[in-house]
Amino acid sequence: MILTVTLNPAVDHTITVEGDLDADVVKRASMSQYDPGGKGINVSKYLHGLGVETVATGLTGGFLGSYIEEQLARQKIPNDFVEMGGCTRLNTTILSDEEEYKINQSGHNVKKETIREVVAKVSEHDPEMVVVAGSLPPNLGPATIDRIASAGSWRTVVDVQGDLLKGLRSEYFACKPNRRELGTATGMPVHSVEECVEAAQSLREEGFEHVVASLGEDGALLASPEGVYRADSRNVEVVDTVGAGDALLAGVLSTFARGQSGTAALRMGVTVAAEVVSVPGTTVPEMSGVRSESTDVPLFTR
Ligand SMILES: Nc1ncnc2c1ncn2[C@@H]1O[C@H](COP(=O)(O)OP(=O)(O)O)[C@@H](O)[C@H]1O
Ligand SMILES: O=P(O)(O)OC[C@H]1O[C@](O)(COP(=O)(O)O)[C@@H](O)[C@@H]1O
Repeated sequence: MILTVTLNPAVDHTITVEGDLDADVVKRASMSQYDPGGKGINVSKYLHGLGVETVATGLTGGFLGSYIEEQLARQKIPNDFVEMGGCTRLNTTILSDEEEYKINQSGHNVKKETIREVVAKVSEHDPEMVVVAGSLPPNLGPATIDRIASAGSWRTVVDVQGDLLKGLRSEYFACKPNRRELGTATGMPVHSVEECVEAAQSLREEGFEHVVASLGEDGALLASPEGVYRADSRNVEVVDTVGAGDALLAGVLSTFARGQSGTAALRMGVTVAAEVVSVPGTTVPEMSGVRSESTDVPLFTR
């Protein structure tokens, strides 16, 4: 079972407006949607959609925390959160004709005992793999993630901001930086795909067995013990890119969980990500065709 840990979840509010935003002009939304979100929660949503056993844990609180739990229960996604003692965040994405604006709230400080409860909760579920994903509450740092990673015999995967990635000291099965995070974590240039390959290789030397680097429209690459592979992104009509990285990671991990190769995992990752960028917000798209579609994705060996 893959357990996801979201220490700073969010309700994602996605708003669509006609035309572009102007200061001092009231815009009427043509679409508005609320999704339970935060990176680990999204990974659980997509894993569930792919038929992989998962449980979502982490911290929730207040009316937005209750909304997340209710929605996950409605979608039959197993979840078991710890009360955080504050209110869960609201993150807003505004889609205008030309632009995508994102405002993420920072979240609230949490107490030390609360983190102890999270570590105990992770152990209780006895997962094979733990995914720690998303930003942290403001008073927490990389040591909290190392603590979760080293509290049991599970393989740990991280999808966290570049500065946090740089501060991790434990051993990790995988990390999923996007291009900016790859640059921040390594201090290396990441303008060209070749530079991203170099940076991903250097992260492997820092204790990440697999580095899945997502490069937005340029697709993704996997640096692994077997080699380095790259896949282009799929050519689809993009509605918005909220949840794209989480979808890529879920696709990759669902394939590893089935004991398949890194190359199959990368192909599946870009296929699931393409489905998710084609629907608004972090809605879980219909995924029955993704396994067969993914076999067509061309791979480049670096
Ligand atoms: N414009 C796009 N068209 C098709 N696929 C995309 C597009 N943008 C992102 N993706 C897919 O989503 C994945 C994750 O996107 P990225 O923006 O790198 O992640 P994050 O959301 O973590 O910043 C990419 O590796 C790619 O497969
Ligand atoms: O914890 P952070 O870094 O603020 O990110 C949280 C946001 O990221 C998301 O998980 C989307 O992530 P990606 O677009 O990177 O896949 C949203 O659901 C959520 O609002």
